[in-house]
Amino acid sequence: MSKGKLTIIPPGKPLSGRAMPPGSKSITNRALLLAGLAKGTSRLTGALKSDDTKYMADALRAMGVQIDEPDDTTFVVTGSGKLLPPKVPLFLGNAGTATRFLTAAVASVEGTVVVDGDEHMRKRPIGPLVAALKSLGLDAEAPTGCPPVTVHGNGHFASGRVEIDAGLSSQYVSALLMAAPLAKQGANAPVTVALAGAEIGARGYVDLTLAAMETFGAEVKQLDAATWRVKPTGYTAADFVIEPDASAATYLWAAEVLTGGKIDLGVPNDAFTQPDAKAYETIAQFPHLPGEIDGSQMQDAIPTIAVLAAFNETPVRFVGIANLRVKECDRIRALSTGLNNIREGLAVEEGDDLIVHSDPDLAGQHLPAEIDSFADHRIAMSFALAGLKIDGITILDPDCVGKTFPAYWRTLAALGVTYQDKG
Ligand SMILES: O=C(O)C1=C[C@@H](OP(=O)(O)O)[C@@H](O)[C@H](O)C1
Ligand SMILES: C=C(OP(=O)(O)O)C(=O)O
Repeated sequence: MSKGKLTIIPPGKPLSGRAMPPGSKSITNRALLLAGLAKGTSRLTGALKSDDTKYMADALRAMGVQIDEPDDTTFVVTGSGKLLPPKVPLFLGNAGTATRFLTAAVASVEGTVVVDGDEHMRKRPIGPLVAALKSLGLDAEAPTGCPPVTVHGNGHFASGRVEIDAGLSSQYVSALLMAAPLAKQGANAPVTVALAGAEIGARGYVDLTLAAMETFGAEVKQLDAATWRVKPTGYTAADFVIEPDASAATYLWAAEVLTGGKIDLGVPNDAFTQPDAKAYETIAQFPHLPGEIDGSQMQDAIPTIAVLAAFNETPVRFVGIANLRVKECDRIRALSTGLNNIREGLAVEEGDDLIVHSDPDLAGQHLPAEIDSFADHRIAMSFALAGLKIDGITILDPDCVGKTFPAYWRTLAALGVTYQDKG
């Protein structure tokens, strides 16, 4: 059942002004983990405080890491260089990063750790990561192929070569890479992480992982496009400035082009290192978006662009998005459902492609539609964009934006958007 509703009143004017996206979820959860694994005190500034980062921080606290929060965007993390076994299962909500990254990292704990999530996370695949851990001789099991995962650790990650099929999620690769420096120091072999296929979607997230690891003292050598060798150095505490969230920025970029406004994000568009920053070039082409958009390297931006595409001059086919079906919800289905709810025939699924049959005349119409968020922050935030131009768009469960952008509704309000709160 949905919790609450929010109806967006089209502002009827360009949205302009200053609106900062919060800190990057992906980078915050990497930095929290690596700081928690390091010996000493790390100061993470510009961080995201949201459901996903709270789950990561609380899990680390449960394993003996001290984490102080002196203000709304800072974590001060003090680790002992070793995670301790938690007294209870780690509950990570629907935070994919926290769940996947911790599943590999807790193999370095001496004792048993259960990694679990909510009913949505319990449907998101983790089998390939668990199989990779087992292939290294680690003791891990996930009977359903999804969380909960039970890991019995012996105090160190394992050395050797591990192959990982990252077709369903690049997070498996990031998880193995970040756990690799926790192999036994002085062990003969380093850890070699190799992709089972040559290419993965969202490769940019692996680059974020490597950059964060280097900041915390890891030594990684890329052997070829699909293989990395990681030394068993452990991690060293570091101070880390976290950049704003590029996926969150996509809503503001889209709001800008959709309303013809000028929104100052407080950060230049080319200053992001996250993969979703690529979406800017695409969004900037509105209302002449390309006829085919490959989402494989900017997956979290696809809901934003798909809703924008409804107002484009010409139809758009989204390809390379199959793994959107195993995100917080089946995003291909959620997008087609929501768009067709606004007007029947607006979207069609063809296999794992999504075709949006654009209609610039949607703008200015009164088309009452209740949009099911499917408990997915990106579905709620994307369909809010439709409400900037169409009268009658109601978002169900608007609080689900708390996963990565708790101030989303306030941020739009500060730009002049108003709502009718239906409780
Ligand atoms: O590594 C990361 O920080 C992320 C990787 C992507 O997921 P997948 O690798 O599961 O596609 C992305 O969708 C997610 O929001 C964040
Ligand atoms: C897919 C997402 O999150 P995660 O996999 O980290 O839960 C997202 O934020 O869009």
